[in-house]
Amino acid sequence: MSADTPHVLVVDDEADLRELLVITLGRMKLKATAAESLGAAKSKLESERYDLCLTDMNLGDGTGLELLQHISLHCPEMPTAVITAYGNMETATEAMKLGAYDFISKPVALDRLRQLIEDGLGISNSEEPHEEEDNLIGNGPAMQDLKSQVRKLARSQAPIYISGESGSGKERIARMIHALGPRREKPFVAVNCGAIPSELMESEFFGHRKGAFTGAVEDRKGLFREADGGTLFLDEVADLPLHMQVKLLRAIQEKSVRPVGEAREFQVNLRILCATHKDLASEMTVGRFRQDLFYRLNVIEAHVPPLRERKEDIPALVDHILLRLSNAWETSPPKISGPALKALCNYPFPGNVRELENTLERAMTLCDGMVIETENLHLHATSLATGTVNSDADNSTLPERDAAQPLEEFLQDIEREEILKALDATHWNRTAAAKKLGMTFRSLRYRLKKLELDRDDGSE
Ligand SMILES: Nc1ncnc2c1ncn2[C@@H]1O[C@H](COP(=O)(O)OP(=O)(O)OP(=O)(O)O)[C@@H](O)[C@H]1O
Repeated sequence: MSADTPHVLVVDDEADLRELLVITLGRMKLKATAAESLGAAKSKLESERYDLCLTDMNLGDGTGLELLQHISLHCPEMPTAVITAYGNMETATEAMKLGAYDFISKPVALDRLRQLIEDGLGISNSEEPHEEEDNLIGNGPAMQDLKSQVRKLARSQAPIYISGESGSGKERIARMIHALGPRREKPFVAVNCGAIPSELMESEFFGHRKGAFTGAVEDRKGLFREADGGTLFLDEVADLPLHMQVKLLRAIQEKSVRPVGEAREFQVNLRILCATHKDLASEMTVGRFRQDLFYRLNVIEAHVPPLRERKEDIPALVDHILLRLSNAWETSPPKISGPALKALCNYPFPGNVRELENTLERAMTLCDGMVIETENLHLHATSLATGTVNSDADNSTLPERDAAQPLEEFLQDIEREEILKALDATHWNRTAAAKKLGMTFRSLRYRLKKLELDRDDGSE
């Protein structure tokens, strides 16, 4: 073995399993050293540098969790995976919170073990910024913290729940976690759970066989299998209906899916990231989100702060967006006047970075081509048009809820009214209305159906 052969530390108090692990690692042409207890592992870590550690939970004189704590203090750059008792998700979750990049349950399946080791050794441990991060604009303290968290999360296989307001950059963060991690060469598949009609969900997620139902004219793989080996990003996960939450939980637990109309199950190996602008914990409290799925998805939370809490990033974002737009329009980027930039920095941006993008796109159309002035920004009008009104002053415009009316119904009334306003303003052009509401066409169509507003007049 050469000097750069990766060196793996195996920690287990069971001699048989220890031996099996050492043999498997040797077959993978890796150097393996075994320790039979927590104390032995600590002293080995003191005297030698390892590229990876694989530890059992029971170590005789301590636990794998204690070893993880020790590692996070003394050698945080070493990827560590844990071996857990079959079905013990609680320990696996705890271990990932303490920094384990992944877990494997007993009885140890050798294929899965090899994959786990390969994933671990493929992890880049550098704390150095990566060029992918150039895609995440902003260098203020909040963004720097987030980037450093993302670098750490990228190494782990733990499911991550990305919270943050609409348009704040949750999907961008999910893409970065994928791009910096060991699965970066494999697909990143993003799905907006709120935009899929309920009756098509199962086949969208798990696929179907040709002829499984009317309209199933050919086999379909489904999103889980499309993302196999890579990452599946479930956006607006709070919008999943309860029956689908059960199926999703099962697929995640079993790591396998069964397409509609198919007798076989297919194994899948993917990392799940999810996001929603809603408060997932309170969705769970009111019974709209399953507790077991919540704990399965929300092993670690990454929060994207709203733009108004990181105003220092606005100038860099403005330059970046203007450059991107002018490249797309094949023009040279306009300048922005001092007062206009100041107005942007003082504006609360209820629609976050997406609203900033829309504001600048409109301003570029309205300005003289050379300089964007404050009046080209239409800041107040933008805030009204997005419908995402969060500032205290604006809250007073909300209608009062009748104490007897359920919250859900009340919110639907508001949703209905906003959608109708946008449809009226666009003469029922649903593409334009969706744009005005900051949602996709599919999402609007889905909501129209839900609110029974769809006029089947054949338009579009
Ligand atoms: N830090 C950033 N640097 C550059 N562009 C950004 C950044 N954050 C967000 N954006 C851009 O802003 C827009 C909205 O971001 P994104 O779709 O990631 O938000 P989101 O929080 O997932 O939104 P939603 O809740 O509506 O799904 C995208 O066009 C994205 O490219």
